Amino acid sequence: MDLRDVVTSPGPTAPSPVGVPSPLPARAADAAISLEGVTRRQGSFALGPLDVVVPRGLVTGFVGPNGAGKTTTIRTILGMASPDAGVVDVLGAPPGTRQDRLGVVLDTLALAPGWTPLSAAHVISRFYPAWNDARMRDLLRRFEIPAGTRVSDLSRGQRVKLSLALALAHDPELLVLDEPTSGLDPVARLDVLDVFREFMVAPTHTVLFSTHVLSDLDRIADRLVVICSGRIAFAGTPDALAETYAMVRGARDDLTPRAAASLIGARLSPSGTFEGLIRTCDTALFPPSALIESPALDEAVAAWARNADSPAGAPRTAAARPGEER
Ligand SMILES: Nc1ncnc2c1ncn2[C@@H]1O[C@H](COP(=O)(O)OP(=O)(O)OP(=O)(O)O)[C@@H](O)[C@H]1O
Repeated sequence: MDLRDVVTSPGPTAPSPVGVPSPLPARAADAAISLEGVTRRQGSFALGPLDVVVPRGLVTGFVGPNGAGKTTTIRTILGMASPDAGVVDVLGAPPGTRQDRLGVVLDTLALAPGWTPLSAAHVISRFYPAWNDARMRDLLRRFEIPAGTRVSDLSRGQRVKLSLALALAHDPELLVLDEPTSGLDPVARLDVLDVFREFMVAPTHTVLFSTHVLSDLDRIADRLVVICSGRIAFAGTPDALAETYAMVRGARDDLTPRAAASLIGARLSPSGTFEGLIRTCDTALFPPSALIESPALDEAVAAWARNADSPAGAPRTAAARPGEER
């Protein structure tokens, strides 16, 4: 049995798990994960070409609308989906070869429903030389997971927390998490974020996590990677996002053709107003009457998503223009 069969295969009754290319620097020595020119087609969906660097020692939040390609990218990083082209590097090796140094939580629970948290820990511990039973029991206590209850009888939130405990008990170097806080109540979510913070005390530890809970990103993400329609729309720090982009709102009649052309994901209202994302360097194209503000992340993601879904296709952004990748 392969470790990935244990941590990724669904139990008998579990559901099946299912821009512009950013000219990032060559694989950075301090990258925990790098993707270069990665593409993958599945059905009508095309991922990439993706160029993504997840720097070591930082928390990177991976966001984008439903169906944007987050899970597909994560599965590619984990070696569960093969790219059609490109190179994926995880902790200096091809995907799937450093599993003992990775902690993984996927968006579907991969444990047999008849297992208990303790029996799941027993099975999974065999794959990890560094497994720490005391740490596992501590996490179960901390997350208030009943250790002897069958997985099928745990609540959704308890199952998510169990997955996290199992991912952390061998003290991995790299955590890759697909929506780790989904299904958690606010208190449990903050508990989980605290555990991430503790994990990040070690300077070599790295977290990549996808989420739709944007407030989690405000709390712990050092960097953001935004994906829309299979392409990277933005990669950089939250500060870089605020410095590089702005939301603009105003009267449609005041829009010059150049100003209109600078809008990313413009939305026009029947009452004659517009809003859209712009690059801050285009601010002067708009009249003083326009309201120009720092973008909230959800507004920016929505604008990139509208832009990606527009007939022009890929996100019109130069998120990773040289000098912006910070
Ligand atoms: N096995 C498959 N065969 C064909 N298409 C697939 C397959 N798996 C996923 N897709 C499609 O690939 C696209 C990307 O899916 P993915 O799960 O990566 O998105 P996501 O960003 O994780 O979405 P969500 O936020 O809803 O979880 C979707 O359009 C999805 O329908």
